[in-house]
Amino acid sequence: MQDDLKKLAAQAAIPYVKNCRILGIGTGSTVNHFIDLLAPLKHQFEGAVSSSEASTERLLALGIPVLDLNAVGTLDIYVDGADEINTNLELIKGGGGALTREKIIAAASKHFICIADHSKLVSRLGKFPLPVEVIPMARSYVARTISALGGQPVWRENFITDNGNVILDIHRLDILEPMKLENTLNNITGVVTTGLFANRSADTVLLASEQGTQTLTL
Ligand SMILES: O=C(CO)[C@H](O)[C@H](O)COP(=O)(O)O
Repeated sequence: MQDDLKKLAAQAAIPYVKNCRILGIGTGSTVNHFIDLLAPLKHQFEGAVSSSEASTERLLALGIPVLDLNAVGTLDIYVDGADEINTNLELIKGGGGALTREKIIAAASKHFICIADHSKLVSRLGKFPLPVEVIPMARSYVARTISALGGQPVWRENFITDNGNVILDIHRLDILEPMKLENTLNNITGVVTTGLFANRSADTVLLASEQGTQTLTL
C-alpha cells in the first residue's frame, strides 16, 4: 500500500537526523510520517523550521519546538516529499500548496533529503500539473501569460496558501528543460514561486518500494 511505502521512506530519513541541530520540515502525508517518527528523538536536536501551518501544528502537538527561519542560521537538513522526481533529482512539488515556504527552506538548508514512494519517480517531469503560487490580483494575467507559453493553467479554487495567495496548476507541460522553465515562470510578474525545484534540486532521494528503500544521489 502506498502509505506504507511513504512511511518506509520516512523511516529511511531518520538516520540523517543524527548530529543535526536544526531541521527543516516539509509538508504532506510522507512528511507527516517523518514528523511522527521524529517525536521520540526530539531531545537530540534544538528544533525545526516548518514549511506550513499544517506541519507546524503537527510538530507542536508532538512537543517539537518550531523555530523562525530568521532566528536561525543555515539548516542542517531539510526533509520533504515530492509529487514527481526525475533522475536528475529535480522535482515537482506543491501538491499540498506549500511550495513557497518549502522552496525557501530548501534554499536555506545544507542537505535536501526528499522522501517518497517509487510511484513519484518519472522519466520526464510534467504529468503532475505544475503548481504556481500567484499574487491574487495577478491570477488572470499570469494565467494568460502561461497559456501563451503552451501550458494550461487551472485555478485551484477555494484554496488560499499560508501566504494568502492563490495557486494555478499548470497542465499539459512536457518539461524538457526544468531549470529554464523554472526561470521563465519565476520571471512572470505576479508569480511568487513555481513548484519546479530544478535550480535547487534534492541532494538525496530516499525512494521506497516493496523491495526496500533505494538511495538516489547525483
Ligand atoms: O510538495 C508538497 C506539498 O506542498 C508535498 O511534498 C507533495 O505534495 C507530496 O505530498 P505527499 O507526501 O502527501 O505525497
